[in-house]
Amino acid sequence: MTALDLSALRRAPKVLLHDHLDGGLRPETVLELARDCGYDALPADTAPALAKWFREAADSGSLERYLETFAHTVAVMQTPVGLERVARECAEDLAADGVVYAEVRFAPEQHLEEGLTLDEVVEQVLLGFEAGESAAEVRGQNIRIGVLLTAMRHAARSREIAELAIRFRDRGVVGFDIAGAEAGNPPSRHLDAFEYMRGSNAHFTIHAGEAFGLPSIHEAIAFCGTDRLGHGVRITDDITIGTDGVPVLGKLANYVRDKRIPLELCPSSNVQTGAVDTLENHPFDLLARLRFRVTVNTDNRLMSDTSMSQEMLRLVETFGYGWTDLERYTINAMKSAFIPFDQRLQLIDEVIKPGFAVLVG
Ligand SMILES: O=c1[nH]cnc2c1ncn2[C@H]1C[C@H](O)[C@@H](CO)O1
Ligand SMILES: [Zn+2]
Repeated sequence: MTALDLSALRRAPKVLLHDHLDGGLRPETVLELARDCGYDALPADTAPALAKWFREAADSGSLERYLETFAHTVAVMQTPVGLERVARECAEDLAADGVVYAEVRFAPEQHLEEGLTLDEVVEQVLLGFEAGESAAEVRGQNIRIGVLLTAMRHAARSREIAELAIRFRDRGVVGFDIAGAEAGNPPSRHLDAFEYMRGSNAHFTIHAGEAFGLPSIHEAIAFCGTDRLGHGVRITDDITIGTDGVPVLGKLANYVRDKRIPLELCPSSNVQTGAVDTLENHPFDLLARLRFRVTVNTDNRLMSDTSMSQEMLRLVETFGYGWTDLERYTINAMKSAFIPFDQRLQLIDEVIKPGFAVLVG
């Protein structure tokens, strides 16, 4: 059995379903792109200082304030060159960390300030991912990236973005999502978009149960028909611990578990936005023990100063997980991906299981 440390974790084949493109830039890249495009509102002028600023500003205990930090990353992702570079580096960074399959999301409507069209924005990002996948392959690091197009839940372009996702479905876009401030913007505001996706036999996930509780999760599932829950961590509001210490599930929690609805849990991000108070109190472990379909995710690597390997390490240190636990969460994620079933199976059988077998020894 290989010792479970960061370097071994980096060698494990990992699957990432919830990662924001505009939340994963390298600090140096933010600085360089800002210089190139004349953006002069960055809060720091060296890479270490900027990295520290993002982490501390995101550590706000509120989703709304956490989201304010994205103004600086989105500002430098307005040109073809900027979008391509950020996507390329994202693929390379994930591959270097041992991620073998990732679904990366971003909101095209936030990248139109310099006159690009929605289609051009998506094209540039896809070009960047392709270039990053090829560069990683040359280094012997194979990664496949599927793109999720996000609509901002406070805005009114979700139907348009869903149509954009379908237009690019055979060119690397594998699904749709809504994100942004959850309170006051329930998923049912965007029913039209979700109906369009369902009518097209296409997949989507919804950020729900992060800054708002059970009503948001209920709407996402019962009214919108979501395939997965972005975070969904507040499902624990529907789980009570009886006097005998045995957890009792309410109707909604039972439904989520029965239907094997995947939870895209993002431990560090959940602590930063105040969805949970500490990692020790994160319900990841409770949900995993109750056999919900839990997955481990980064959400925003820049804001949380994290990686897939680091998120896993934090869970190992907090809850004492071993390789077989991590393999189970990884297979959970691969089963829940939006690519076709046969391709998921192939990655499980040919990449994930053999990769973990080496580590388990
Ligand atoms: O955790 C999140 N919850 C809600 N919205 C989020 C989260 N992380 C990032 N976003 C927003 C900010 C980004 O600009 C947008 C698209 O990636 O999605
Ligand atoms: Zn997110």
